[in-house]
Amino acid sequence: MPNTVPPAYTITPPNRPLVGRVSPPGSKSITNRVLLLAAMANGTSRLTGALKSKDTVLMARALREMGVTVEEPDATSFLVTSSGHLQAPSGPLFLGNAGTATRFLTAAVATIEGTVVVDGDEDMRLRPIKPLVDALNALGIDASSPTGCPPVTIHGTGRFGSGRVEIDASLSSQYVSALLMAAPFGDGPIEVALAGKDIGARGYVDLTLAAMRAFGAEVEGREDGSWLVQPTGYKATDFHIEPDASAATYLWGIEALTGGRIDLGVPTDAFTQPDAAAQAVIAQFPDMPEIIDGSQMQDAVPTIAVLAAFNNRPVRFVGIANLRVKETDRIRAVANELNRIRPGLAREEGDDLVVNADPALMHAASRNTASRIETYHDHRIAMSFALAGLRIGGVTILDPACTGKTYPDYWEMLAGLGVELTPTT
Ligand SMILES: O=C(O)C1=C[C@@H](OP(=O)(O)O)[C@@H](O)[C@H](O)C1
Ligand SMILES: C=C(OP(=O)(O)O)C(=O)O
Repeated sequence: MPNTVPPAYTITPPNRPLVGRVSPPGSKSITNRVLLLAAMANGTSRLTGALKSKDTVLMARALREMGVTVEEPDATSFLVTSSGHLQAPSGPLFLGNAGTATRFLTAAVATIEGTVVVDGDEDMRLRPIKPLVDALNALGIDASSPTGCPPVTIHGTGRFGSGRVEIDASLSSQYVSALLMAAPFGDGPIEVALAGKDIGARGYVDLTLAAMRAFGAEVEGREDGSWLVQPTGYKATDFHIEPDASAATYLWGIEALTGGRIDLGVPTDAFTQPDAAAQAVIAQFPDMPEIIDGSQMQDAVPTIAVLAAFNNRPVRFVGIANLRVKETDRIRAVANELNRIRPGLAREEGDDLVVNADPALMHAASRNTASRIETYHDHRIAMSFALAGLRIGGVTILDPACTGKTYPDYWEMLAGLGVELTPTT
């Protein structure tokens, strides 16, 4: 393996079951939640099992820019020391294409007395944030995003408002998590309610509640589906972060496609993240169901969609409209790239993705047609299409470095299992 990631990797199908022990990296979702909560707690919090990747490095850097001390005693720990209040940074916060960091901080910086600009890269600047800005406005906070996407300018007064606020979370559950995590800084109790019923994967809100409670917040889910948060602030604490369930889906995919066995070092039922539900679907490969509802395991959909290309029957993915506003339009990206592997393999139907299974692809290792997979700056497109290369000859993944968003060691992991990766241009 070269030290720097090349412009592309061509994958040689291993033609044998892949077996080994692989610990997935720490959860991105939980790492970015507890980094923020520790930064809003007075004292020192030790976070272990953490993910160190582009998304969490951007979060940690933004917190440092707001006066928080974030030390890194080892490769999987953060030591966060804070006064309990974020301070105004001297310039805009740049958060790349980290949805969690961008959304969570947009609400959190409203607790600062001063002006903060929350911004991201060109892809993040296409990802909607208006529903969150509208909810902040409803709490009396002066926030604006002229395009409805980042950058967002927040003129904080140090007060987070109080009372009931409704939020449209149909595009992203992260808006709800963002409001909830800032709400302990309210002038009084804050009730967060959904405008409408739709919310992406609800399990991410449960992750938020669990993390908030660990840092001393009082938050209760109410019968009408809203959440009530008391104005307690946070208390510093030590927190162990579980492995990333979305990262685990690639390992389950490797097992399914190669008939192998990978010891993740953690039982599936120990995960609290929504994507762990993908394991039960992947376990049915090559007889995965004809209709798969991806709404509660959204980040696992690209993984399962690539597996579906090898399934014994076609698969329609429903409940995935949100995938159009992730790092890229994942419905389009997956359809495009499956069709690059074999024309007619997938199609979009409205916001559904239909994958026309072709079990013969399980025997395409000696194929020498080149499939150069575009990855659209999207780690999950790169990681899921690499799975196709385990069975099909000629698969080349462009811009493999994009996995650094959540899984910097992805290619080392594959090589460690014995997969031959040839650096190409
Ligand atoms: O809260 C979280 O940690 C996440 C929520 C999901 O996003 P949306 O809520 O935008 O669907 C998920 O896709 C993302 O990777 C992480
Ligand atoms: C959608 C994702 O990330 P985020 O929204 O946190 O940028 C993801 O990791 O698949």
